[in-house]
Amino acid sequence: MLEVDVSKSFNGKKVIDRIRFKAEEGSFVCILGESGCGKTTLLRIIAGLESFEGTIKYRGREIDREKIGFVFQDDRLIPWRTALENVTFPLELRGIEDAERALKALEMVGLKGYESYYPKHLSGGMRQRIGIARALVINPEILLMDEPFASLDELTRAKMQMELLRIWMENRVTILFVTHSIEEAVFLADKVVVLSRKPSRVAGEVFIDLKRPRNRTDQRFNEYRKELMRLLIA
Ligand SMILES: Nc1ncnc2c1ncn2[C@@H]1O[C@H](COP(=O)(O)OP(=O)(O)OP(=O)(O)O)[C@@H](O)[C@H]1O
Repeated sequence: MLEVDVSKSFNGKKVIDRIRFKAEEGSFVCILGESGCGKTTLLRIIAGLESFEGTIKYRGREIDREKIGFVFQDDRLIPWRTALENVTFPLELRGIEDAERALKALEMVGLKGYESYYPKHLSGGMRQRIGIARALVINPEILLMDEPFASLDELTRAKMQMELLRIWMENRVTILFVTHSIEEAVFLADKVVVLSRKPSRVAGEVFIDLKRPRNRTDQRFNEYRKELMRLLIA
């Protein structure tokens, strides 16, 4: 279990006013909130990139930041490194030389054959796949994803959502996925944690009890959509 209970101020101004939630191991949790409510800050806190007040526990103990993968909104790939070299980068930082592992990660995200391509020669969706491979190559226990598909066109986005579910089912890593899209949250999540406006706290939690793959035109899908909308604008 991942247990989060954090607060955060910037220059004396409260941005996060005690966000508290739990994520079951291996579950897919979406963090839903409007723009500027502190979603990125929350992920940065969990990743150990930001100071905070409170506690974050994984399996009852302080979380090991080495076991966390991060996928950014903009892909943040290193332009002068090939796809493969981008994925080996976090291994190099840990003193591990294992191109085979990086190749496997690229294969898992469907990029076999693109190892030697540079980011500028790949589409937005492919670059995000590299970002996911780079996060997964360290075998993280927790994968933090900050609106990773926000800049993709609708069709690519839908495809990437399906791909991500496949990857998650194969790896069973715990995912915290930040989004401001209600539809994305209902499509992906086991549980949606809805954040209030700034200073943000948890406005509510909704478990999505729908079989996957989910049908966006299904009546129950729509009911979840309405429920989340109600919580968001409350
Ligand atoms: N380093 C910083 N210094 C001061 N204020 C900051 C800093 N980082 C974030 N903030 C403020 O904290 C608030 C939350 O920002 P954050 O980026 O976490 O929101 P968000 O929900 O991720 O937004 P978006 O959906 O637009 O990405 C914003 O008002 C932002 O201006």
